[in-house]
Amino acid sequence: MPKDSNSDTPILDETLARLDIPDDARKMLHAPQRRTEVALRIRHDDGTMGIYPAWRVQYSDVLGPTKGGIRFHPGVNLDEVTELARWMTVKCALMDLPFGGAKGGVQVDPKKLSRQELERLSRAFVDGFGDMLGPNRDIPAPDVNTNPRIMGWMADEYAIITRAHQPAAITGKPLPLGGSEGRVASTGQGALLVLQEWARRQDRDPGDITVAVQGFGNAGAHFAVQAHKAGFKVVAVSDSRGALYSEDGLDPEPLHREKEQGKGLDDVYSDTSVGDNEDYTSIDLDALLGLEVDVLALAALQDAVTEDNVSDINAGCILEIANGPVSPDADQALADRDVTVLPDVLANAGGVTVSYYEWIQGRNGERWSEEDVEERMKDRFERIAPQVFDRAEEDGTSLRQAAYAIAVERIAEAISIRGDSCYFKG
Ligand SMILES: NC(=O)C1=CN([C@@H]2O[C@H](COP(=O)(O)OP(=O)(O)OC[C@H]3O[C@@H](n4cnc5c(N)ncnc54)[C@H](O)[C@@H]3O)[C@@H](O)[C@H]2O)C=CC1
Ligand SMILES: O=C(O)CCC(=O)C(=O)O
Repeated sequence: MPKDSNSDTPILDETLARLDIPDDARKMLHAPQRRTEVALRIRHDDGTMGIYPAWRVQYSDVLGPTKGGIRFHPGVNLDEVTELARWMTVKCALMDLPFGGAKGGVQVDPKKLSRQELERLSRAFVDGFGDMLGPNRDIPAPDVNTNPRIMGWMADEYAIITRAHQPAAITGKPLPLGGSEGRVASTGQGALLVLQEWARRQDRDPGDITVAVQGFGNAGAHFAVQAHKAGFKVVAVSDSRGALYSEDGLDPEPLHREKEQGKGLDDVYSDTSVGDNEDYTSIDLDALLGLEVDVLALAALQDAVTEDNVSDINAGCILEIANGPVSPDADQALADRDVTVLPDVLANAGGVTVSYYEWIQGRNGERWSEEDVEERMKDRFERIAPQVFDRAEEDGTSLRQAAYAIAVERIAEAISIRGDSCYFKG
């Protein structure tokens, strides 16, 4: 877990130094613009009061209104949210989206709350941070343990407190409340587009590429299903409770359906696990990380691979679907062993990209078809991903360094053009 938001930034420091970025931009990129904490109070079903610490960090609005998901997790804290908000800033800049970066977190184990308590908590988040939010200010979305249903409650609460229907205020909503086609699968879809670009440049056929997926949740399961459909050989998947392996490759679709079955109309989370299926060999969670595969897709949480277990990794390529799944030390160790890392700020940017499309639809009262969303997303990834690969080749750097270089240059240019308007005005 990130420890200190201002010192744990080796990749940012390295990029700023290597590119000789002007001092204003250097300072602004190290200083989160606004970090707000609110104690969310809700009434539990048994009449007791629950108080849950919550944060929203708006890291930088240089490129536009701030954008980023909200995480419900017992371990989340201000430093983690700050780090995640910084990564959103880099991600939105890299993807050429008109957004700055933000992130939110509530310290809670949501699976211990009833559906009604969860709804109260989701609405309390919007009540607590309402003054900072808005379609032109800061636009939340889902992250770990939050989903379309929760975004629906939040969007509804925002409409209540502002007395205006504002579908562009929150993205990742259910379709009937102004959500976008394609948003649920978008993070996995974007990761697949990045993997396909890597495979194309390696001149390798997907059928010859084995993939293991850690984290069979929203992002990871959609990635696994789509990667299988695109011809990649998915040999293993895991969630927090179990891991499944099949040397000949497995079909993630029935597993995904099985997981989703636990999600009845009134339930918010699935109760089933990939480990419940008996058709495949069950392996340890850690064993999945050490499999001899071509691609290890990390789609759970940050710091899945650290200096403690990096020597166990036997994959030739790591696809970072989660945010920060490889620690900086491990990143260096992997580079030393010529393991390619497809970095998070590119590989998981499909979610925020389709959130951007949802935001446009919400502002304009439009509804785009699934094909339209997919086409636009494909165009954007086919523009940005090659820029990252080419830049890495030109500069002789890692793909992460190349992605940061492109993003930081965009932000620095905007800071320099804005001049004194970058000074804080409240
Ligand atoms: N949902 C989205 O649109 C986006 C998500 N991300 C990132 O992707 C990652 C996953 O997010 P979601 O899929 O939304 O969350 P999720 O909560 O739907 O899925 C996370 C999955 O990881 C599993 N998991 C947790 N610890 C594990 C472990 N030690 N081993 C194996 N599996 C484990 C959980 O059981 C769950 O299935 C996070 O880092 C998130 O920030 C990034 C961009 C967008
Ligand atoms: O969809 C969004 O706006 C943000 C998604 C997110 O939190 C992320 O990319 O980490």
